Amino acid sequence: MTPAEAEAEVARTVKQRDGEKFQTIRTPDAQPRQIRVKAEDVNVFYGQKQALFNVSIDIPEKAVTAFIGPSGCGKSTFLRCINRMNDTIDGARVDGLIALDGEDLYDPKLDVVELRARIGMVFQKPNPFPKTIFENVAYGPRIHGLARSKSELEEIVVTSLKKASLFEEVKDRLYEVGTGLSGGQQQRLCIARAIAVSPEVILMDEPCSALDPIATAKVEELIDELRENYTIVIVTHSMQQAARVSQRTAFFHLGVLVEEGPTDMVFTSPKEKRTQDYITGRFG
Ligand SMILES: Nc1ncnc2c1ncn2[C@@H]1O[C@H](COP(=O)(O)OP(=O)(O)OP(=O)(O)O)[C@@H](O)[C@H]1O
Repeated sequence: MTPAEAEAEVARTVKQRDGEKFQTIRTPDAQPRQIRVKAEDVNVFYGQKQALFNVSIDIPEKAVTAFIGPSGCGKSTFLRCINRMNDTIDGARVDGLIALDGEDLYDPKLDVVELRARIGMVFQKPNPFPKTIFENVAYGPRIHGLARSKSELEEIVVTSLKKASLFEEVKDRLYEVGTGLSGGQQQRLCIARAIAVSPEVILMDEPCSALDPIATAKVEELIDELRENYTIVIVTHSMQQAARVSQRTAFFHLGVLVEEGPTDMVFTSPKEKRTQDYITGRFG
């Protein structure tokens, strides 16, 4: 790839659609994608300690953005900023701007419960509720009033399980407890639970770290399918996983976003020496 092509790859353009201006960003398949999440100069503090320093990034829709970097560099902290999960941590303070489609997510008037439905999260360790498989998926749509009848609710549950590639495996035991499933199935159940409330963005914090290689492959396959419809951000310790599932990669080090861009470029021709050193295994 020539430097000019590389530049084009990361070019941001402003386009006009339905009379509205929107920004796009390029992914390695050369398709411009609309930017959904925008962060500008985000700083995060835990008490006196600063964990993130002036992080700015654009996150596009219909693509997977991977956050990579050594342990403690702030990947999860930044992920949690995107759906205000840091609000739940005593002493955590976030400043700077984070917006979804131009809407400030830290606006005090914003309903945080609603925000967490729009920006769903899947955690490192599968954490289904100690309820039936059906209830795990039905819970969110029910509390958010997304179904007007029992049959509508059933439809949401079935569709979500199908989208999470789990339905065929559980269709005969929807009323058994979710915690009885295998780890990989539990993680796909948690993904179905996130999907059930029709999120716009799905955040995943090392979603495969507790899974064996076969379950990991299934979840990665699912992430690849989901990106057709969602904006996905994944924190991963595995550079191989970032390379397999993401279209854009952001490398964090010591609380700083060192570099971000199309995944193939970050891995094959990083701009920063620190990125190069990390991806070639010189530290981490
Ligand atoms: N709840 C918390 N209270 C205080 N400090 C925290 C808290 N969570 C994270 N930190 C600190 O913030 C920094 C960034 O941590 P974070 O968990 O975001 O990093 P990470 O890159 O996701 O690490 P890992 O890959 O090990 O999960 C670290 O120094 C960590 O000790």
